[in-house]
Amino acid sequence: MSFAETLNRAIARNNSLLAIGLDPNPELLPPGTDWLAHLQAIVEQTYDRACAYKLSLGLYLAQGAAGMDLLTQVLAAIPDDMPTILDAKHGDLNASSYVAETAFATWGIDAITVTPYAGQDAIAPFLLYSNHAVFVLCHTSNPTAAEIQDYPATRSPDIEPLYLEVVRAARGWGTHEQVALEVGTTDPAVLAAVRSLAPERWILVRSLWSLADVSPLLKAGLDRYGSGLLVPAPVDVLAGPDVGREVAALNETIAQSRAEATRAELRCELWQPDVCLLVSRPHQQLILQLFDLDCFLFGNFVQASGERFAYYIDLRKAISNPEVFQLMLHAYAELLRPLEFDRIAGIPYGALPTATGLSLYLQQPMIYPRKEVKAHGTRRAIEGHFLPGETAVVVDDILISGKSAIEGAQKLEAAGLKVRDIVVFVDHGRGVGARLENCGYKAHAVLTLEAIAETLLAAGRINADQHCALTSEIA
Ligand SMILES: O=P(O)(O)OC[C@H]1O[C@H](OP(=O)(O)OP(=O)(O)O)[C@H](O)[C@@H]1O
Ligand SMILES: O=C(O)c1cc(=O)[nH]c(=O)[nH]1
Repeated sequence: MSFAETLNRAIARNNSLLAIGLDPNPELLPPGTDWLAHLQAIVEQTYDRACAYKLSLGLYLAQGAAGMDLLTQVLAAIPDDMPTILDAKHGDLNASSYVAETAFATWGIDAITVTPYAGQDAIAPFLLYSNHAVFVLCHTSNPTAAEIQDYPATRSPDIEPLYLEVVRAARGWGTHEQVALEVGTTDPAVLAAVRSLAPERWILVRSLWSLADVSPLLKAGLDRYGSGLLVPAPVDVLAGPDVGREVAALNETIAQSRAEATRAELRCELWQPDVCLLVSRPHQQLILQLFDLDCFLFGNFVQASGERFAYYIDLRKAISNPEVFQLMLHAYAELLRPLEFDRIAGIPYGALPTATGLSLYLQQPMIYPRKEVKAHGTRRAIEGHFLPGETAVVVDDILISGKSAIEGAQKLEAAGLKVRDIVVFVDHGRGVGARLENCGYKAHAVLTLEAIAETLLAAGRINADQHCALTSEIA
């Protein structure tokens, strides 16, 4: 089960957003006990009142080899259905693969905190473990950190602070299930700014020394479903004599604020005239994941046809996320299964990885028409083996004018193959299906641009202008 699923289940099971720290902090060991007994007792008393456990690697490392033993023993004491977060603030590119393997594969930790300054390269090895997650450090409450994280707003108040740029970058590094954010603050405005830029991400809040008035922070940081936030239990509560009772009281306080925030939010949503909760949106998760990978871009883009649109759909990014790419391949495969064909022909370059994946998944041979014939070697126009008279199904990523798919199909036909069907992930609409039909081909698409636009708007990922950019003049 993925980190996100385990976390969602724990939140629902215990009606809790509390992340409990399990740390051998030398200042906080109650007299007359040892670390293992103390931390095990916290687990026993909070297991049905929390949604996650967080372990600070530095405090275990500080105890040397004994600390490493303690870490594995504490992890063993945590039930499997409770997600674990290793607070490592990892940021060393050279060690990322090894740390990911040890944390995720050896220790069985579910998520890890990382620093953003070594960029996506340093995060990527963690994301290869598709059931695990990273929390990217965006903001801390250390007073001197303002010099860096608030730059250049410290000097030019009109310019956005760096920590918000970190949020933007992190959203491009992976899906919302794999890339979450860590925000240390007691200032609701900071949390609100992060939440408005990242409505779909998990946020791990830090630096709450008291939950006396946690309500404004919850209001600022909860997502639109009243979730999406992990709230730490203050450390003095965990060192106190009655951890279970105090954590239960904290949980109650948070649950109340959460219920109030959710009620307020729901009231607005239910009154929106164009929201129908019963509408089922096929491939909704996949569309949202592609959005989170920045596959839907807004601006002013020249298309292959020379036209200019206010958006660009870049499905090529999906190949770098195996989990999302696999979901795309499954969706393509559903369209291909009922069709009759002997070869799968990918249109270069965008659809070559797709055709390769489908060929392996469906166990059907692949070929491809070259973009340009080389002046050396075999000078083939079509790569791969085929027999004249066989049928090829054309696979492309997107139909805009249809030119690439039609030209590819015609090259295959010129080599003696038959082509009936062209299967794409996105049909841009605006008459391209009819254009293919005029050339004797039938278009099949996993998604229309309209379905993408509706799903993104309903999920709050795009605004009305962006929706309009995607849908205007759709025929
Ligand atoms: O329907 P159309 O107007 O032809 O546009 C769609 C085509 O454009 C893109 O390819 P592009 O030419 O950008 O090349 P690439 O796949 O090699 O990146 C895309 O991969 C489609 O093949
Ligand atoms: O070249 C284009 O027209 C084009 C390609 C692509 O992948 N996405 C898109 O929106 N347009």
